[in-house]
Amino acid sequence: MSQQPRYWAVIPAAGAGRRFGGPVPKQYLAFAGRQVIDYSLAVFIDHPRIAGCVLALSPEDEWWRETAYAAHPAVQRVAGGAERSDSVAHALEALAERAAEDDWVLVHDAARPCLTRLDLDRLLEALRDEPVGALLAVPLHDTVKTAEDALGPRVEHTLPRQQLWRAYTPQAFRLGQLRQALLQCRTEGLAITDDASAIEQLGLRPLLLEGRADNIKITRPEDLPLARFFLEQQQEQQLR
Ligand SMILES: Nc1ccn([C@@H]2O[C@H](COP(=O)(O)OP(=O)(O)OP(=O)(O)O)[C@@H](O)[C@H]2O)c(=O)n1
Ligand SMILES: C[C@](O)(CO)[C@H](O)COP(=O)(O)O
Repeated sequence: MSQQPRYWAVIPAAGAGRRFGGPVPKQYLAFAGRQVIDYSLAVFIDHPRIAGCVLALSPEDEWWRETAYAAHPAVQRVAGGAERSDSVAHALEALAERAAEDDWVLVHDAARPCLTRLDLDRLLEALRDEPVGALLAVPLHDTVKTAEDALGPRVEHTLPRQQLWRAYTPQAFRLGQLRQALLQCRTEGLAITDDASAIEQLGLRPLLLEGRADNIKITRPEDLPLARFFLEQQQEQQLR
């Protein structure tokens, strides 16, 4: 009888946080008594169905050793790459040495510290009978315009909002398939900003699983106090 697939977390944390600014990458900023990265990791490390975590860090990273999980046995570290997709690919190569091709990999940004246990449980449940893979996402509630660069920021089109979702993380796919998809994108010189895009290039359609809108990515300075507020709300509602 084939072995049940295991579930692994891959945490890309090798970014420089240029849009945020400052000397310290945003994943290492003080956050609710710990650091941003500690919360992004904890939800996986504390989950009984997550077999382990692979963390992609910048080769110049000088902050990781000061974090709460620096010596945690469940966290394997690899060197990140120039782009987020390279960091994920490096983590998958390391994971392939101890995981099965059909194991599930949940890729989650270190810059998203507000993922709740409930949303992670829902994603794991959705994977039970899922043939392709799934990502947490939120339907868009703003109207979206496109603009032709040549015309400057003037409206070109308004997109039909009913079809638009904000892709979040975790994004969950089979280890073997995601490795193959990322390699194909790299070979074709295709720049991608999330893991689902690589799977889509294989002609597959991942499941969009509606999650909490407060699972935000800390990208710009104004995101940090917002994320702190969301975390406090989650703690008050005992969602963590
Ligand atoms: N070469 C990279 C770039 C990004 N990331 C990670 O991917 C996640 C999402 O990326 P983003 O929010 O863009 O982070 P940064 O690249 O640090 O931000 P910026 O683009 O503003 O520099 C973050 O956890 C970041 O650390 C990574 O592991 N390797
Ligand atoms: C993966 C992601 O968080 C999904 O929304 C997003 O694409 C990351 O983009 P970034 O520019 O690397 O932050």
